[in-house]
Amino acid sequence: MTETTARQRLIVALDLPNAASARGLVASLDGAAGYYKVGLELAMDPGYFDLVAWLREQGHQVFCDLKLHDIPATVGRAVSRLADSGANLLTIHAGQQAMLEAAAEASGAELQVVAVTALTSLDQADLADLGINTPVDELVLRHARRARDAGLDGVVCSGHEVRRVRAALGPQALAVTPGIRPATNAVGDGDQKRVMTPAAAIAAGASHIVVGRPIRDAADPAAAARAIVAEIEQGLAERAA
Ligand SMILES: O=c1ccn([C@@H]2O[C@H](COP(=O)(O)O)[C@@H](O)[C@H]2O)c(=O)[nH]1
Repeated sequence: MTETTARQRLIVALDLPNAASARGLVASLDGAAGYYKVGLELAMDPGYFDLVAWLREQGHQVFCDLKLHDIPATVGRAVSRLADSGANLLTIHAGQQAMLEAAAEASGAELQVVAVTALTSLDQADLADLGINTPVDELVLRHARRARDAGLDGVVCSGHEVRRVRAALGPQALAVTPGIRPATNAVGDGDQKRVMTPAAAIAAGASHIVVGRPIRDAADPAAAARAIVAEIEQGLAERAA
């Protein structure tokens, strides 16, 4: 099996208003990253699927963070269409089991699908507000097991739950971890509640980390991305020790 490098474990969130600015950020990163997330904001641009194709042509991997959530038949059909786009990874919400199974069945051989367990913008008080009184780490673990049982490729969770998720799902599962703040900027940006540094999340077992604003808003995005890759290397070394 080929080893996933530190650079391949960094997914840069292209949270920008249109495909043209997304291409600009990719160019400014100058090869410092090779895996890009195109999410809901970019999906409002008519050039979304051209952007996915362009990123693939450039040799990058593409994560369509569309967080699908609907009845099983609708999600299954949407996943099937998305699988034709060339994207590597897609999110769905950890909705009903039949929906997770429909997504797994429709994904085909190339597209991997992961379930969002509990958004990293939620803390226990937010969950209580939604009528959910299960401790957040137990909720995440429950959804991780449901995703595994449905045949999905893994989950999205925060760094705080990733060790337990990894233990439950085994070494091959994807554990994609947003809410990442570099060691020099480890506080949340208001909306992120369950945050962690790149090194700590990787050491705990994240397969990939997702980083948006700390790179997008940096004075030198390429230098910020390279510093995060160095933190990932540090996390991998801690994991191996
Ligand atoms: O639980 C989740 C799921 C997805 N995201 C997405 O990740 C990035 C994080 O961006 P930052 O600027 O690094 O906070 C963003 O695109 C979210 O939509 C998440 O944060 N949490």
